[in-house]
Amino acid sequence: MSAVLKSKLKVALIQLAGSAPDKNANLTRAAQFIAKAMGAQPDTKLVVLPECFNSPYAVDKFREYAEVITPDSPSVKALSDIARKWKITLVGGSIPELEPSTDKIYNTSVIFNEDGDIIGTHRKAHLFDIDIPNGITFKESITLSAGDKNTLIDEPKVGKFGIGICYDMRFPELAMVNARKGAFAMIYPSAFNTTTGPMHWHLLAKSRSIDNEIYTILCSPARNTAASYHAYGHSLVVNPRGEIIAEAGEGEEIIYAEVDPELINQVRQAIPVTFQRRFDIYADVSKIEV
Ligand SMILES: O=C(O)CCC(=O)C(=O)O
Repeated sequence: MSAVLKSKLKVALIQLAGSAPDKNANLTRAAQFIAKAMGAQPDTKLVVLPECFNSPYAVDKFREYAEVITPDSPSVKALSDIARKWKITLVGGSIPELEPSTDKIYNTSVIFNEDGDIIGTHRKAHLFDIDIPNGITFKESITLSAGDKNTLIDEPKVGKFGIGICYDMRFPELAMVNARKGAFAMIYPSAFNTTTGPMHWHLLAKSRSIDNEIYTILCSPARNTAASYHAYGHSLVVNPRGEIIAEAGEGEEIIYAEVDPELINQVRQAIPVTFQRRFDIYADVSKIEV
């Protein structure tokens, strides 16, 4: 099984300020930052935004900011225009989504091709419900519902990549399934916090890379200490060998990296765990139809 990525790929991660209340201003800011990224690295083909990049990350705000995902909804239209303008594949971070048929709210990533068409959506599958004494308590499930699928995007210009959102990265199965189906990377729009970020952010990204010999791409909001939720920042790209090849600080920043399919092959040849699986003693979860 080889990862489906034909040539080297330039990526940019946009670590925008988190949790600002003005949705339109956040969308404008995303457009400005992506313009800046394209000016700095014009051959960028893949751009990633953070989790909840245009709304506060707060359970009591998700419904207020939620949109039905249609080509005309404000965030979808703005992101589609950006992707078309710059001819990029755009992982549009995530936004609160309203599903009108059930009145449920999801934390959803919408992914666009270079024509601005939606090529996939991922609803956060594992909700962030945790309680760390003297650390952080958060319960997304108070207002959010969980998505019910794994998401593998197959974009001919870019290749195959998997999408998860933040807490999803703690569940290695999504990455495992997508890697075995040919993904060259897992991309997680994320918003870790100042308690679990220092504990696990880098370790999780490296683990997903090493387990699967793929790239792992995490895009966080910048830290905003005026907001109720303090994002960790540190947007990150980890290569298939488990090395950090790009990392942001805590403030607003764009980071750039180059993804190289040859490195995936080299790492898999050198440490061939990808081909040494023992599916006679445990299941190949990528073969399970759901
Ligand atoms: O897993 C964690 O520690 C943080 C997860 C998170 O912040 C999220 O899912 O939004």
